[in-house]
Amino acid sequence: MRTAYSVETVRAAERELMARLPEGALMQRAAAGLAAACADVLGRVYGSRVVLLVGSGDNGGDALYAGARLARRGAGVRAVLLAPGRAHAGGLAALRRAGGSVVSDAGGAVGLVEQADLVVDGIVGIGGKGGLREAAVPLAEAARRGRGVVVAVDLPSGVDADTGEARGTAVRADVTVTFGAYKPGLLIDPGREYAGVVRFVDIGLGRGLAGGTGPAGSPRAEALQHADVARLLPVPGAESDKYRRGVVGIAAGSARYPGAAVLAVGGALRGGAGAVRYVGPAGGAVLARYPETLVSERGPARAGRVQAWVVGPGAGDDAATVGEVLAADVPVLIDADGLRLAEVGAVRGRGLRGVPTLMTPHAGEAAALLGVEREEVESGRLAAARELAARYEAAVLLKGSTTVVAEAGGGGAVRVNPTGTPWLATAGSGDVLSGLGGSLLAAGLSAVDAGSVAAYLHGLAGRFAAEGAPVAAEDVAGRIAEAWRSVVGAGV
Ligand SMILES: NC(=O)C1=CN([C@@H]2O[C@H](COP(=O)(O)OP(=O)(O)OC[C@H]3O[C@@H](n4cnc5c(N)ncnc54)[C@H](O)[C@@H]3O)[C@@H](O)[C@H]2O)[C@@H](O)CC1
Ligand SMILES: Nc1ncnc2c1ncn2[C@@H]1O[C@H](COP(=O)(O)OP(=O)(O)O)[C@@H](O)[C@H]1O
Ligand SMILES: [K+]
Repeated sequence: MRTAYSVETVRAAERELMARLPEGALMQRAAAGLAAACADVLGRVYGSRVVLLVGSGDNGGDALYAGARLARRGAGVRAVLLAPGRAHAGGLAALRRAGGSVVSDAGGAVGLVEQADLVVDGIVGIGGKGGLREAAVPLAEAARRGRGVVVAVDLPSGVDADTGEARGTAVRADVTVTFGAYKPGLLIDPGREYAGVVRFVDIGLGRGLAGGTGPAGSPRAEALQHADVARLLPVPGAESDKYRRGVVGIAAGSARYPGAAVLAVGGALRGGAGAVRYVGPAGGAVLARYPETLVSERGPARAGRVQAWVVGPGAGDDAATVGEVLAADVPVLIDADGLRLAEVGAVRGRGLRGVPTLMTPHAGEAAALLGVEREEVESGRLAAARELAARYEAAVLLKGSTTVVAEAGGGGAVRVNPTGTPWLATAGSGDVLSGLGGSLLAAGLSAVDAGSVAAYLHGLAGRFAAEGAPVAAEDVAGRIAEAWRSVVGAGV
């Protein structure tokens, strides 16, 4: 599991550690890790041209000390000071001693940045507020157009460490070298995209973070990795039969949108449940594509036992079916039209009785439920998911460029999905995801685990299906088994 901590928590852990170490020791650890990463991306340090973008804080200090290390190894290092009177004094002296030079006219440094082999972004780190200041914007743009590699110190300047928001221009890094702990902004778009490849440097904060108490001390965000997903995937044992593996009910589709039912069933069949039961008006279309489906003509309440329901994809205005499903005492995944038709009280009541519900809106649906503009959800995905999870007392999976999953009530760490591709933004791929998630719920995963594992597999399947070209939702469903195999690491 990759865990990310808030700025407040990281600062507290740093304070605790600094109190026990000689002055400056922590920055030296950071600078050593940063210089090593820079040397790796340069390949050959001797004779290379390195430009440091240096702000007024400790982030700039890290860059200066790392620059000094590179200069001692023969690089030509020039530091562009964005706030000349306030740059880190010790770092500046170290750079000069090592033979590096200083450029105080930031405005005149654009050409230097464009020509550098390596640009080190030490403008701001976790102390950054708002977007990049005006003076830094032309330099960030030059770094982006330039020929060199861009390495961001701790996080790309201009990205909000806690949310991943980028107001205005932000530095676009090829590599980000982050210290002590991941920050949520490195896992969530757009920050994740600005960060490039993230390299973690351990500066010894572990104890401070683990020892933290209360919400400030616990991780704010976490991202599953292959091994975590492999542990969560349901695997049938010798004693299993189709009912013990779990039956998932799909109440989806309408005369107008039969395809949503087919796609949701397609996702569900690949998700680990032993059987898929379908109720709704698209039974013919479902059977034509998936003859293994158990199709019922009756409503959800009389269709036979299931261990979880999926309701909503392509459901049109069928509020009665949504109400019937929500009355069931098994886990329910609510998607698409179902989100609009589900009464807050009915969903909350389930949560308060301890019956899991997982809601899977995209940003537009989440905005409608919250009564805000879509942009507000897009720019604050963590907060929006938490808010919905609190209002509905249900787990919430918010789809989009970074899919996030908040637990019922909205507390705890939000799961951030690390897989996926923008090619998944294709009609019907959300229906596949809902079927897959429902199947995992029926197989016994908790709402948060089912949602985050479904998003993980769906994202991988999307990448396998796309390989750089457009995909249809059916293609994504067809590659789920391959995604599953790649996670468990065996071809069996
Ligand atoms: N505290 C520690 O123990 C360690 C901190 N480290 C580094 O220190 C960084 C944090 O340092 P600071 O607390 O000094 O903060 P930063 O260096 O991130 O930024 C603070 C400075 O930037 C200015 N600033 C704020 N927003 C700005 C903006 N939008 N544009 C331009 N300037 C802006 C502020 O006026 C302030 O002077 C971390 O990100 C990390 O790189 C590392 O050396 C590891 C150890
Ligand atoms: N820019 C993007 N990058 C990655 N994944 C995306 C992006 N946009 C959408 N997706 C994913 O594509 C799927 C689309 O689902 P949804 O919006 O419900 O569409 P539909 O209702 O047509 O099925 C979701 O899994 C979502 O996370
Ligand atoms: K930075």
